[in-house]
Amino acid sequence: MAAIEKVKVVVLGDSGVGKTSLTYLIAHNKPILSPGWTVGCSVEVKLHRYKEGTQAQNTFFVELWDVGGSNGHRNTRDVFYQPTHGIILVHDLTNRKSQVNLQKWLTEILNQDNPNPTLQHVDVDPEQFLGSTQIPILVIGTKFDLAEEKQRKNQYRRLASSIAEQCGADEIFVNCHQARSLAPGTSNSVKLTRFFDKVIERRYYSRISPFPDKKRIPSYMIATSTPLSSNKPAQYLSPRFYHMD
Ligand SMILES: Nc1nc2c(ncn2[C@@H]2O[C@H](COP(=O)(O)OP(=O)(O)OP(=O)(O)O)[C@@H](O)[C@H]2O)c(=O)[nH]1
Repeated sequence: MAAIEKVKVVVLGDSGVGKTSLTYLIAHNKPILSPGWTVGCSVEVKLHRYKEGTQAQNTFFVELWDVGGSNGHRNTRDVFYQPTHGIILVHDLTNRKSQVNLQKWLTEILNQDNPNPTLQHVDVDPEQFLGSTQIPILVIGTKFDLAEEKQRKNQYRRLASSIAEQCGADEIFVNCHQARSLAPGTSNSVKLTRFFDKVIERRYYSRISPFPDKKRIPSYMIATSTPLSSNKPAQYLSPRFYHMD
């Protein structure tokens, strides 16, 4: 049996927006009971059927790299960014600042190889970013359950983020505590599937390579009981990664 190919999607956003809850929901189709604070990075793996139902149908592993959002780890995070085949930008729908900060997250991942650290603080034009890398992006707003409540009280006029608009990216809103947020057949699930298909297409069926595989993560930073290149079905993988400071 041929080895199953994989793509790597980096999940970015402020600390506490729900990245761990979201990646768990995507990978296991059920909510996580008590997400821990992510130190460094943790990885979930999802088995994805590319272009399901068509002649081009194929199976891929999608690695979801949930990168801890705390400011304290900013200087060491770039080791998790290479290679990157797709980006999920996560914001908390009850926290407007987390939406504004998505621009900074894009800047951080784009400037990872910048030799001049002062440029780390220059904002990135999302359109230029997309034009130069062709890397697929999906924007996800979490805590929709809480936001709906606030909306009812007219505390929010608009939930959609401007960065999704600027990037021409799809955006979905989820309640990470509810499996039906991403249930098959929903528009959220359709957009997520379309995003994964796009990531795989760019990685394996296009000549454009978003990021070359330049940096390797030193093995001392990784603890996992099953190698990610394993052929085992996703449920048998034990893909938790930890960054040892
Ligand atoms: N009500 C509600 N709570 C949520 C939702 N998503 C996440 N949470 C809660 O928000 C808190 C933070 O969630 P995490 O998934 O740990 O957030 P994170 O972005 O991974 O945080 P870091 O590890 O610090 O980067 C937890 O208490 C979650 O249960 C949601 O959709 N609705």
